[in-house]
Amino acid sequence: MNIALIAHDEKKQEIIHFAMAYKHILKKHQLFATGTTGKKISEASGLDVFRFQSGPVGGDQQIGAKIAQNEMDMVIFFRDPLTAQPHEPDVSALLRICDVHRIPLATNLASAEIFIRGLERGDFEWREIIKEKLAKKD
Ligand SMILES: O=C(CO)COP(=O)(O)O
Repeated sequence: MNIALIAHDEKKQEIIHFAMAYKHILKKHQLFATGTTGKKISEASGLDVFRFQSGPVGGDQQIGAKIAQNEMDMVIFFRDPLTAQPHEPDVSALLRICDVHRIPLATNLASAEIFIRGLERGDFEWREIIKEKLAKKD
């Protein structure tokens, strides 16, 4: 599964701890992230993470494009709801495109924990079926 990991600055420590705690599960998947989040996660955990641009300069949009192309299976985005973001339109667009394509989206630690356990149990395997179906349509 292709999984996007993103965190606003105030949530970076939280996503690092999350990635380290669930490294044994995450390492079985292809990980993607916005620039700074990806750098910090891979430095702290040793996980292999493909890094897009930093969020404020286009990383959120790059991840959104992967979703539009049906190439992202899950988004874990630890948002900071208490700080204004200069790229708020990009953040909203990313959340919206997840809903458009019914991509599982966790926006805080509590829901991300449920996602990761579901991932381990195979609860998201339906994504593979959908991907195959859409690939055949093309
Ligand atoms: O701003 C972000 C998401 O909106 C995250 O970007 P960085 O991971 O580059 O800090």
